[in-house]
Amino acid sequence: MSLSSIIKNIPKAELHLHIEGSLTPELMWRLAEKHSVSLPYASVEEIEAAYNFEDLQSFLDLYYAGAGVLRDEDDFFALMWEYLTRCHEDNIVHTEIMFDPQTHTERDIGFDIFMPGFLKAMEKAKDEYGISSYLIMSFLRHLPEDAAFDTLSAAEPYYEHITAIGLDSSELGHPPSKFERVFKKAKALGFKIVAHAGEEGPASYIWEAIELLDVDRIDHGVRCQEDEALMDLLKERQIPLTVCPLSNLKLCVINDMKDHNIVQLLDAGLLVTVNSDDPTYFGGFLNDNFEALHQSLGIDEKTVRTLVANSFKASFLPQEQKNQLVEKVLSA
Ligand code: HPA
Ligand SMILES: [Zn+2]
Repeated sequence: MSLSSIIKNIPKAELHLHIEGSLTPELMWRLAEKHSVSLPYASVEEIEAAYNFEDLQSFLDLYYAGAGVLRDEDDFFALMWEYLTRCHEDNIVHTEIMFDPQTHTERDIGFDIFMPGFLKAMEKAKDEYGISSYLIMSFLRHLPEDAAFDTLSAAEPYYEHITAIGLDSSELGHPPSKFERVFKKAKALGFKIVAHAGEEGPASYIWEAIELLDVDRIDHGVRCQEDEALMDLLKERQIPLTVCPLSNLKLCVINDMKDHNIVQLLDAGLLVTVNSDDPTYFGGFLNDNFEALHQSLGIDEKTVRTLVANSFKASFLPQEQKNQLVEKVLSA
């Protein structure tokens, strides 16, 4: 079997995916028409052509604008259902999905609109595709910590449906320390914790995420290599990194996929996983990310299996289920 077929057919997990970043230009167009929202584009092709980013901020400006077409429960259902249908086609059997409530509550669209839409699609995917999915509620770090506290309170009726709390948006100038108190509360409430750190920000932000937020995983984390002591800690504690290769390329964290350090991180003994981040904005879903690593870095079947096994190891699934899935991937 070719490596492309192995990549496609192997059952895998995705751990770093922003649901608002899976909005296709076609759905954006359809919802803009439905709600008479004016977009600064004349066609679906023009939307796609606009996806030329210089850095994280230039992407986020478009990403938040694009999310403006999501207005009612059916829209959030359609968004989630399209992503989970793609998971089914790509053999993603488990996914841990981030959503940004503040992107919607700032537009007066509340939890009672987006949560039922998300949850209905997730239940349908469990029934029809056998896909399990968890939700990670992420705070926007460019907003104040008080706003994160308000978001945590507003989510209370839905706590049973949320597995983890995360931190995303503009990294530079907004270190994890800004959110130490709200994450302490989230931890006390029993949530798992993740945070974007070391994507554009320095290694010190990864230290802060570990020491101040007590994270279970680091999202991105590719700049950890700048600090040897940090590399030692990540290895010793096997703190997972959810790496997103096409995202790093598109946001100019790297200049060429051949320069990506994912294989070096893996060889250094870190628990590294592959993820798509914002697939419709960055030019590829999960299997495309594996394919890009194969094309540019020459990763082989053994490395693909290790990375996929890591996706289950680093997940928040129950331990016994993780063990079974890891065994299945490595023994084939
Ligand atoms: O890659 C990302 N980094 C930070 N915030 C984000 N929000 C969506 N995607 C990202
Ligand atoms: Zn991300």
